[in-house]
Amino acid sequence: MSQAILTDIEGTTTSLSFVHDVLFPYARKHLPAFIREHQHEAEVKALLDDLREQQQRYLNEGQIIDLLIYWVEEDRKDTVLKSLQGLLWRRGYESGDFTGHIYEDAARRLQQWHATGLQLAIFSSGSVAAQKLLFGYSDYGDLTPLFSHYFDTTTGAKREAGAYTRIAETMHQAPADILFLSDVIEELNAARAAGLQTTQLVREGQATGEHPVASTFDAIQVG
Ligand SMILES: CSCCC(=O)C(=O)COP(=O)(O)O
Ligand SMILES: [Mg+2]
Repeated sequence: MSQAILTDIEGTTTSLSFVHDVLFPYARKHLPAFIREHQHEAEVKALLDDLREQQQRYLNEGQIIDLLIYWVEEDRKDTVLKSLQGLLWRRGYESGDFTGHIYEDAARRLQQWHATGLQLAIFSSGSVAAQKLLFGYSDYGDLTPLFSHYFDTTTGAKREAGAYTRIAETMHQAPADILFLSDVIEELNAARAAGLQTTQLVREGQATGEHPVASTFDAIQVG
């Protein structure tokens, strides 16, 4: 019997197009000015130092901006990029440039599950800060009180079983008591390898047949 639901964001609670047509273009547009203005502030400086260390070479301001924009365009799930995006998007949400897209069925079912006592958590490549912004400024208002935990790639890669084992430990749940929802088969395979239950959301894609399938949150069997 599931005690907890762990959900992906992009392609699961939220449309691919919101991420690719709203968030990523916003990041691309505002990244250069953001880096120029904030590169010497502690939080941003620490991230840029991590980036230089990761690249094993000194990168000047222009090289950093070019590299990050290239990564935005190729949707690189890099922890430094994702952390910077989280900082960047704050301004967009706070100024009302956009709200976080959540499918109506996802918002409604998450609220129902929470009301019945299921523990809810997020696992996304987007940084924890970005996750809290998306649900905090969502189309359905502030949904952050629904979630007990938020996990990003600092916990581990979404396609590796170890991340799901660590998440279950942190949530104080047996892996078998957690239902993981995602649109990406490699993520579902990794979660299943760690012992979690799985359901694939197929809102805009093709089901593979390897996991239970749901086209909306209304079709998810919590058992
Ligand atoms: C929650 S931040 C916006 C989405 C994002 O940047 C991203 O990489 C989404 O990845 P996911 O693991 O949720 O598919
Ligand atoms: Mg996804």
